[in-house]
Amino acid sequence: MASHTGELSTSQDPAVQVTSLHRSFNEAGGVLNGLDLEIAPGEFVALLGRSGSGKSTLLRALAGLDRGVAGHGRIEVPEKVSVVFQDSRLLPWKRLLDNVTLGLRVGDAEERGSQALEEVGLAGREKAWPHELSGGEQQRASLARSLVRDPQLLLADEPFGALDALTRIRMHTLLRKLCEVHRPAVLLVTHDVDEAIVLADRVIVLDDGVVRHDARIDLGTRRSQADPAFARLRAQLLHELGVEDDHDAVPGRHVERAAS
Ligand SMILES: Nc1ncnc2c1ncn2[C@@H]1O[C@H](COP(=O)(O)OP(=O)(O)OP(=O)(O)O)[C@@H](O)[C@H]1O
Repeated sequence: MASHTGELSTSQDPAVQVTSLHRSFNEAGGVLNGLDLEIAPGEFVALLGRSGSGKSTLLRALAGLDRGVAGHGRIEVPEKVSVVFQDSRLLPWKRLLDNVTLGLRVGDAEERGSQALEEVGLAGREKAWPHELSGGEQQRASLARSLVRDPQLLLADEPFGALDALTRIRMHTLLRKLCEVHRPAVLLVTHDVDEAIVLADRVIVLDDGVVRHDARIDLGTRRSQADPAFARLRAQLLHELGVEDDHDAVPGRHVERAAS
């Protein structure tokens, strides 16, 4: 396979393949330093790494949002890719249904948009303005806008990072349900080790611009933080991130510690 600077090619194969990816923003050094990564069709991968380790840089490269950034390597992604960010990026001057169906060039766009809103728990809110929604509802709408395109790959950059703990738990349940139905490959950037374990089939840890740790999660579908296997995995991942586990820590504390 040939290597080309900044090349982004698409294929019908929904799996992601990244080969020897380099990215740098200045002369000081690379952010991504020959990163290799494969994601199977339908696989849910969580991406952890300390702050500044290049998680967003990788996600933006996969989304084709890093034109002009220096680097080389090969990126293969499926044809249909959707991206969800921490903020919903809904257009404030468009009603919810118009936001969700924006740019969707199919005859039944409205019907699909309404169905997607229903799937995320926003049935009947088609005519609402974004500012009339709570933060959690805006992220639900953002998920609906992604899924209405039936993506083969969903890229999510800390999509629940700005939500309160209870809303985040509800969003986890929703995202898992949506992924079971639509089966996109998912790359989820998160600071939250517990979120990674709850949601993903596989967790990777980025360090020095390469994949430092790559682990499959075999805890079954009902994942409980009370499960000793969950706690062991959390401790291992925190160790990989350079922080030690603290069993007395309150939920959410790991997030801040992992991020620092
Ligand atoms: N547009 C840019 N111009 C210059 N430097 C950048 C740019 N974007 C990112 N960087 C630098 O690249 C490095 C990686 O940034 P990136 O946002 O990918 O990290 P991250 O792992 O997502 O961090 P965080 O967890 O804090 O969001 C950081 O040192 C950052 O300062």
